[in-house]
Amino acid sequence: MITVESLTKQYGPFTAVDHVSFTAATGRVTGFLGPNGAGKSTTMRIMVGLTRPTTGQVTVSGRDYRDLPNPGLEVGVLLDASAQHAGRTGREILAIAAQTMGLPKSRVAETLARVGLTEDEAERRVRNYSLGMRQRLGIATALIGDPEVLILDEPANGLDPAGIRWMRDLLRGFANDGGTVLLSSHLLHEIEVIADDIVVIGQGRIVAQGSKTELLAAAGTLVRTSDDARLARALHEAAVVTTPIDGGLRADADPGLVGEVAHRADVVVRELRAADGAGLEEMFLQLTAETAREGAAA
Ligand SMILES: Nc1ncnc2c1ncn2[C@@H]1O[C@H](COP(=O)(O)OP(=O)(O)OP(=O)(O)O)[C@@H](O)[C@H]1O
Repeated sequence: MITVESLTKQYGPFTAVDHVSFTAATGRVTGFLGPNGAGKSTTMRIMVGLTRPTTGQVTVSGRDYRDLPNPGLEVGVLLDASAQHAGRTGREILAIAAQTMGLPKSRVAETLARVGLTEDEAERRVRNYSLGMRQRLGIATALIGDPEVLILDEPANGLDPAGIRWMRDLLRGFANDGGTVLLSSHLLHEIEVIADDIVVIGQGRIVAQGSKTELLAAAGTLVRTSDDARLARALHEAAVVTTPIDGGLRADADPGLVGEVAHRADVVVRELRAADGAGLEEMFLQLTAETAREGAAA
């Protein structure tokens, strides 16, 4: 379990992380979602003792990361997959990690197999690795100490669709075995397919958090009808907020209520469904609009 309590980081007058509090629970995959520059990496660097917070604190399994005697055995960390020594082979990098943590050499081959790097790939120098191979090696370094907690910054970066599915299965298995996973991304879809819980950050502040199911339910209902304007009026009278979307409406209510109101208003329903991903994406863009560069430019 990871507990973040009122974490704040200031760089001079600029507040990169602003009173951030959340928990990444045991047995669950928590997605840390936010646009570029929102403060995800800064929060994660503070978690693993690389950056000092201005105020607030983080505990991993109840302790400060810097107090862990052999941190790699308790927390697997991947912050920047491109930061690995380019002149070493994948196998050498894992062998050094194993040695530093006091692990048997056999762990290297086991971990290579676990992340799907072949013997041949393990002998190549990292400078010749593809981005996806670097990510796998980074995840291998995080996993080699068999930790209970994983902290991964943009781990899906550079993975192809099969790689993303592989990572999802790996992290799901890790959480199902009682592990804690915190992973960041600026891509909503990645988080949506992998995470159980989602924490959304924008401009250094937490703007939403909860289980994926709760957040998706809050995303409302998509409806397309014979007369959207009429349905929008009827929903408004029923105190339901609607937003026009491409060829229909998004309503802040569950599909059952929207269907009933449409029936009473005599409009023909052509499509009615939980907004799910589309709703979450809209919510994400709204919640983080102030921080998005595109939003600022507009
Ligand atoms: N050492 C530093 N000095 C000054 N400002 C910094 C420093 N490190 C980070 N920042 C600023 O803090 C803010 C948050 O950066 P951070 O890297 O945490 O964002 P992020 O959410 O990880 O973004 P991305 O998705 O682009 O990686 C940014 O505005 C960044 O410029």
